[in-house]
Formats: sequence, C-alpha cells, structure tokens
Amino acid sequence: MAAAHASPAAPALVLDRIGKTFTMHLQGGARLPVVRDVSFSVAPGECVVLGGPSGAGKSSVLKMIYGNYRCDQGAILVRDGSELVDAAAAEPRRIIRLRRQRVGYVSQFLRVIPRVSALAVVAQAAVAFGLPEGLAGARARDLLARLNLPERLWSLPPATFSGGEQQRVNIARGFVATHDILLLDEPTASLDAKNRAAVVDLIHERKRAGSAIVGIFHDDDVRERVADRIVDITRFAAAA
Ligand SMILES: Nc1ncnc2c1ncn2[C@@H]1O[C@H](COP(=O)(O)OP(=O)(O)OP(=O)(O)O)[C@@H](O)[C@H]1O
Repeated sequence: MAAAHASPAAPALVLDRIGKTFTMHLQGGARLPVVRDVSFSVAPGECVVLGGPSGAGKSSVLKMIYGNYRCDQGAILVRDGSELVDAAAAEPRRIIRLRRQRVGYVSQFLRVIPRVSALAVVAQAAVAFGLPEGLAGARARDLLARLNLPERLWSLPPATFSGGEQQRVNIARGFVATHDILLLDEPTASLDAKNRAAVVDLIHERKRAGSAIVGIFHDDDVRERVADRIVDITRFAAAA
C-alpha cells in the first residue's frame, strides 16, 4: 500500500496515467483495450464532468476510482487525512475504509436490499460514515423530502419502487454522508425536471462544502449547471 503525506492545498483526487483493458475469459481471452494514461486531478469544491460518447470508458473510470474495477496501470491518489493513499494499489480493507470515510458513489441503479425500508437504506449509509443514529435518520428524512419521494414510501423496501423513485433513494444514500470525494454516474438519468433541479441543488451545496465531485451527466442542461471542467475521455482512448 502506497502512502505519503499530503499538503493542505493538495487536490482531493489525482488520477495519474491509469488504464484499463478488459480480458474476456469466456471469449477465448479476447482483449478489449478501453482507456490508457488517464490523468487529471480534482480540487476540493470542484466538479469535473467526464465527457465522450457511449462506450468511451467514462463509467469504467469512475469504477476504477471507486475500486470496483482494478487498474492495469497508473495510480489513483486519494487524500485520507494527512495521508495520500494510492487506491489503485490499496488492499481491499483500505478500499473499504476509503469508501466509508472518503469516497461516495451514486451508481446508475440502486442495488436493493430485501426487506430494508427506503429510509433505513439511506440512514444506514450515514451511520456507516460515522453519524449518530438520530442525526442519520434526520438527514435521511430531509434528503428524501428534498428529492420529493412521497412519505408513504419511506417505510417500504424500494424493490417495487419505480425506476425514478429507486434512483432518488440511491441519490439520497450517496448524499447523506459528506465524503470528500463524490462520484456520480448519471444520477439524473431517470428523473423529471423538478427532481433534476433538486439534484443540481444538492451538487452545488456539496461543492460549497468542499467535496471534490467527478460525474457523468448525459443531460446537457445539468452538465452546464454543475461542471467546472469537462474531461473528454476520448483523449485517453486505448488503441485496439
Ligand atoms: N466489466 C466489463 N467487462 C468487459 N467489458 C466492459 C466491462 N465494463 C465495461 N466494458 C466495456 O468497456 C467499454 C467502456 O464502457 P463504459 O461503460 O466505461 O463506457 P461509457 O463511456 O460509460 O458508456 P455509456 O455512456 O454508454 O455509459 C465498453 O466497450 C464496454 O463494453
């Protein structure tokens, strides 16, 4: 595990020449090079939006930052208190700690947990971050209300919710803790205009609070309202 000391002015996140080639073991080991030498950094309070057409590798880059996909090359430096941790080389236990304390992630779809209510799904994320239960519950209720999830649904498990309702539970879960780094994979894809606006407000609040955000947004309007900078992933296309 690589670790070094970080200066207070350092970026929250640095990607240094990361790359990914998928190997399809069920297809005779066919190799699919996706990206290479992806390098950019994100400052506290900044929102970097990943651009590029479908299949360019935007979600793969987010998944490498979160540790869902292993990097073939490069380093992902995450500030963890006074340390800089290379998440690309970190042990699983360290990745779990980073996810709890430093890096939040809103995926495209909610992975529902059977029999757990929507309110508990959101509050549990805040408890895992370290908030006391009372405060976690209050923040969960506040977020579900801001995201216009009808109160009659809060005590129900989200398995039977509509796509947009599930996605709002997912967003509330990602925003209920105050991670230094927040990864957003098309959080507004299945939302109407009112709820897209609610998410834009949450992103602005989180930026003001100093989180470094990396997001993917296909909606041009949302992208323009939240992006400080767009990083075009096609610049890092790996040759086949
Ligand atoms: N687990 C995987 N195994 C094999 N190939 C994968 C895997 N994940 C992604 N890919 C491939 O990597 C390429 C990039 O996919 P990725 O989802 O990162 O693109 P994207 O830019 O986010 O696309 P979209 O905008 O459509 O979501 C695609 O060709 C995809 O098929």
